[in-house]
Amino acid sequence: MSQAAVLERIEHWVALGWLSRLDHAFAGFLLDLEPAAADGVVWAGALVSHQLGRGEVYLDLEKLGANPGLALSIPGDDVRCAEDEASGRELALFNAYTLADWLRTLAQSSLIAAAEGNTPLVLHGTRLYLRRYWRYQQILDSEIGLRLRPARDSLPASLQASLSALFDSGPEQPDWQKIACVLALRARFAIVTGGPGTGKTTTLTKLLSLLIRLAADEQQRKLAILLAAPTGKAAARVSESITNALEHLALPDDIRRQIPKKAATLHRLLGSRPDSRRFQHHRHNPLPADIVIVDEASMIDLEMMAALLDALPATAQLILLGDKDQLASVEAGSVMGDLCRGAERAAYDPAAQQWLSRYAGAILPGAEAGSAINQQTAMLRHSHRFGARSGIGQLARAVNLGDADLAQDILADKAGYPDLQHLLLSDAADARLQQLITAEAGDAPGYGHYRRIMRQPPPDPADYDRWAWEVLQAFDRFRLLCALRRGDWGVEGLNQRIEQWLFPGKKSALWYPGRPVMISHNDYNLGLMNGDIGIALADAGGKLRVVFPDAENSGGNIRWVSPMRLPDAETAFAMTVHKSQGSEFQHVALVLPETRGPVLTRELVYTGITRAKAQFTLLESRPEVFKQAILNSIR
Ligand SMILES: Nc1ncnc2c1ncn2[C@@H]1O[C@H](COP(=O)(O)OP(=O)(O)OP(=O)(O)O)[C@@H](O)[C@H]1O
Repeated sequence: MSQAAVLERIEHWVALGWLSRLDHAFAGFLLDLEPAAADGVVWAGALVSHQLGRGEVYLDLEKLGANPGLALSIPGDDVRCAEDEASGRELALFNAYTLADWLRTLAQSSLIAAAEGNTPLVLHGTRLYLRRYWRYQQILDSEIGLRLRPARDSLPASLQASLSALFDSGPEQPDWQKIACVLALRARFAIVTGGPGTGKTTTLTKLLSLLIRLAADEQQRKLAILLAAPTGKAAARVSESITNALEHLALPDDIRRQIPKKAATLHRLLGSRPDSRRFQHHRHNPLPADIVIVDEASMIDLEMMAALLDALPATAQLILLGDKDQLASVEAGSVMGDLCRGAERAAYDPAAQQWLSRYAGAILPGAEAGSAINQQTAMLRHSHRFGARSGIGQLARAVNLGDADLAQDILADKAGYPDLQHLLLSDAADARLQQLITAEAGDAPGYGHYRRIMRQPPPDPADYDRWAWEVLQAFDRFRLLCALRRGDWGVEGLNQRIEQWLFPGKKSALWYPGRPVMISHNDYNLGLMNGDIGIALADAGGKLRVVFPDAENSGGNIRWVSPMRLPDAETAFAMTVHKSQGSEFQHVALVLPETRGPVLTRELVYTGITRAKAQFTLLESRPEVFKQAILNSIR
């Protein structure tokens, strides 16, 4: 094919909605660099770019050779290529390429190298990367790899006594929280994964007390410990959880004082710079830390994880906490999911088993040894928040197991689980939806609750900050989560309807008192981050402003920002499940679309359900969609 013909065919795929403009532009860029590039090279470039857009860090040539439609998720999960003749014919373009053909074609191009260099693409085995992402992966592999080596071969007797004091032999056997601590004392990298309420923060607090003691005993020094989370909301939550956990723990004052109570966002920790991808901290200006802890690690994409590892001093320990079963970040790279692969098997090798038996008293059933990362990973399995009678807990478990029938039975068992509700809606204007959204009181409040509080400003202007904080808190009691952005059952359609239900008199004004908004990109000048939520309120002088909780602050501090400075803010009654990660709400209503599609997955439903603390409502417009979503797993 001529150059023009390749680009034309790629253009056709863009017109079909299979590839993006960016993929096409990247193919054009490769041809500019190497005008004689083989068609396969140009296509491979466009497909690497396409995969990145889908959150995949590389193009897997083996999978591409075996089943292009599946490897590329083209034309989309709901119309499998075999079922669609035209799609099948287009994809047959790749029938000519076996894995060996791909590898041979790519190896001949000057645009592709196997390792160091400055080619735009890197071929590593059967994986084709954009160089930037290949570098991130290198940083990840080397920085984690060096921290996986055991840092010590024994623990002092005094520490063993502290371990026994922290973990009395309770009913949870084996005690995964103790196992997590003991593993993290062995090397400078550790992962603690677990569902909601399994005790990740409690475990972290105990672990920090042990690490602080160890440093005092072994090195007679204090540790510099930094605590972070991917978003402001998640940082505020972890700060709150640590403070709560500390209240339940008997610790000497000097140790308690050294445990950090405040988390920063990762951006702030690394020192983000306006208009730059680079951070102030990197390998030549590392973080001043002995230990860095990141909570809600499932939200970290590959680029951010590489930036964090690059900024970590070689001697520092990294501890990641999170729920491996949650949705990954929308950006490329499901780092936590990948690092935790096999974690449920507790696949410890003989050395790790011996360490665990010696210091955690844990004799684990023999499993075939897993990866080096598995040796430093502990999965907490018992939810202390959701007991056996919690519908939310049972439903989340069934969804996570992929047991769609059980999940449906749990939802249907209304008498058994008062914390669950299931509504099959007739259409987008169903009165039951309006009722749910506008509910003011009860166990399952809707947005009527915050609307009532926002309509009662205090008489004294000095109380306006407190009132604004209460409005923000009240708004956070309920959230409507969607799988999609577009359509009647997507964020955009629902936001419009909810505005009409809650504020029917607002006419067409964009800004009105009570409008909740979400920030859609990081604004370093305002100190607002992508995903931050504020509410428009009339201030004490009667002027409309938008009130935000202070970043990373859970203590009631707020600030007022002019709406003029927020031109891109989006209404936030309904938000995507992706955007809700790192937040929890008293009552969550999850609305599923009418048709299944690639975004509707088990991980999305699980993430939606586990945002609910006390009440969960599933809203469906067609009954099978929930079931199909559970059967559709990303992994
Ligand atoms: N071993 C335990 N025994 C009894 N209660 C526990 C234990 N571990 C944790 N809890 C309690 O369970 C609740 C949740 O614990 P924690 O906040 O540590 O969990 P988490 O996994 O961090 O939760 P989240 O889902 O909010 O991240 C807390 O009330 C805590 O006191």
